[in-house]
Amino acid sequence: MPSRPRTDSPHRHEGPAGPARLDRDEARRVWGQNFFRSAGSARRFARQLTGAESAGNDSVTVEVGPGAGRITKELVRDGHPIVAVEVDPHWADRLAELELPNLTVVNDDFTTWPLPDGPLRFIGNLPFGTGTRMLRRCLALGPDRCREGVFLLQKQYTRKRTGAYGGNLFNAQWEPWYTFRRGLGFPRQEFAPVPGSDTETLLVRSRPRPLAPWSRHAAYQRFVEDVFNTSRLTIGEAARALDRRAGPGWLRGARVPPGLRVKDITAEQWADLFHACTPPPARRISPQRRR
Ligand SMILES: C[S@@+](CC[C@H](N)C(=O)[O-])C[C@H]1O[C@@H](n2cnc3c(N)ncnc32)[C@H](O)[C@@H]1O
Repeated sequence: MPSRPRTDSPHRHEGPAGPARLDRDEARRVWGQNFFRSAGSARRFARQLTGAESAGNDSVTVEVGPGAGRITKELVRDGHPIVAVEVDPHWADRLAELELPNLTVVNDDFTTWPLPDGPLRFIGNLPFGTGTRMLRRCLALGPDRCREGVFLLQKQYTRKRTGAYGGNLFNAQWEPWYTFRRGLGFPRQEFAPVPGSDTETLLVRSRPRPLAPWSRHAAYQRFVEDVFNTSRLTIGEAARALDRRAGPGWLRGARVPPGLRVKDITAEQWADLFHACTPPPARRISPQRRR
């Protein structure tokens, strides 16, 4: 990782979603540019990222959408290498010109930019429009690579991700590998221009002991989706809808009461249901051992 700051433009995309130059008003709208007004608030936000030691010393920190660099300036203070990925060439250039130590500025779209190898920590005041897509991209790396995420998002969205309205498909699909907690909130007046809603930090951590193997995450997520897609209130009804004969059997195997509402199933119960419903593929016995 070069220590000199630079603007790196490995890709140029067509259209407004890529790092084309837009006029300032359009850029603010298209790329959700609501910047922290004060260094103090940016500092409080940045300090929610834990020390490198708990995320693994070998991890690289990626800042998503640094804009004018208020958060970036706080992050470079701990001397850890930072890669800041900014879609807007105007702000990527301005940030590179500051020549901050240990900073690499990349002018690219975070949703398609090829991520560095190895374990990563993510931080960003995410644009409202594409924040969910960015979050998914980080989670999809798996818990060995995505060690931590500190994301500023719309307050309602963070509340949803942290269980304020009960369980939901998104959380059930990711919670075997990650925990989601609420961090600091920042009212809309803390940003310029003022956005339409208040914000709150979503703190994501990879679980040191996942509830299911990451190698089976696709099957796990399909299973959870199938249950939600039945649109039944309780797991017992959902199980019967999915498989009339096997349903009650796997509920008993997972020791989950049939009357439990799907939205009240805990991360641990989802994992037990999955393991009871879809046991790992049987190990092949070689012809020699069969004899
Ligand atoms: C809410 S602003 C935050 C700016 C700055 N970090 C702050 O807090 O003051 C979101 C930033 O993400 C950038 N951005 C939007 N879409 C992006 C994308 N797809 N890839 C990388 N950066 C993006 C915007 O240009 C903007 O700088």
